Amino acid sequence: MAERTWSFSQAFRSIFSGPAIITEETWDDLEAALITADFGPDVSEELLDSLRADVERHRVTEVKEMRGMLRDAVEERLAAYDPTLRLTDRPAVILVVGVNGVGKTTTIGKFANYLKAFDKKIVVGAADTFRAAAVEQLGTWAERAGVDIVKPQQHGQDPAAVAFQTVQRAIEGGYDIAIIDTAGRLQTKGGLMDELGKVRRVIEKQAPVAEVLLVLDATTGQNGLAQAEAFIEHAGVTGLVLTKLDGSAKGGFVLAVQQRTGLPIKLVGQGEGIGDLTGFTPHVFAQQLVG
Ligand SMILES: Nc1nc2c(ncn2[C@@H]2O[C@H](COP(=O)(O)OP(=O)(O)OP(=O)(O)O)[C@@H](O)[C@H]2O)c(=O)[nH]1
Repeated sequence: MAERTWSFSQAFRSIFSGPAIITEETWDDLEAALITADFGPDVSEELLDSLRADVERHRVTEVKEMRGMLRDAVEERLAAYDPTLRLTDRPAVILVVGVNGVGKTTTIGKFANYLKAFDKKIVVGAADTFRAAAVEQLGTWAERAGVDIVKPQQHGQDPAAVAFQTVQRAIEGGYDIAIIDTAGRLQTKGGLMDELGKVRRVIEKQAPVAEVLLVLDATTGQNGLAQAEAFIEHAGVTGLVLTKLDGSAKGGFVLAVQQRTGLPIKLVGQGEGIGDLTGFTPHVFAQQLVG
């Protein structure tokens, strides 16, 4: 498997290529590597403590064996959250939210394309009516993915109206999934939540909201999470999408973000191409991360 830039194995490899036997230095290097990979101080400490305890209990002396134990520990923690997307409603309405520039529109394009492979009939809604370019951008992605789109009838139309029309189209046209893009501008908490609340209420007149996906940019790590706090507190988020993992050495953020928010990661974006989005599989991710 190709080496990922976010992979922690780079940092771990220098430990691994050193002495084969665990020394105090191994632990110091491991701690530094965990912090570099943005596992965050809390998760790093927990991982180190439990790993140390396991290493002592099983009288492990080899770095190689310790690496396997670390991989298992990371996988176990990643798997504590259920990454399954709830798409059984017909239509399954998905709201995509997040601060600006994190990759919402791109994610919707990639996600629509991904779902098409499962023979789903999909419509996307351009409820980011604030930025004209955002509507065009979603239009381009919809075309690429070969899915239908509902656009605002005029510039600056109420986002809730576009969301309503999207769901209406989904119901009347027998679509499986409606994915709705929302504005990403940083607003006061009140304004943002009023707008999202209205979008939600209007949708729910016709169909339940199946998923509210919060998109987070992995390159901003813990900072980005602070910016997104209002969404987590008030928007009824059901899952996270991590984007730009290709441009980040911070793969450890994946674990930190789940533990800090208590929310599962459901999708992972690793590039700007239409195929660069995958579901989240703890086993595979732990393997790629730790090596
Ligand atoms: N490398 C990389 N770039 C990405 C990824 N996802 C999105 N991008 C890029 O990030 C930039 C912003 O993406 P958008 O989809 O426009 O972000 P947005 O959240 O919809 O932005 P607003 O509508 O302004 O809130 C674009 O240049 C994308 O190509 C990813 O997984 N990897």
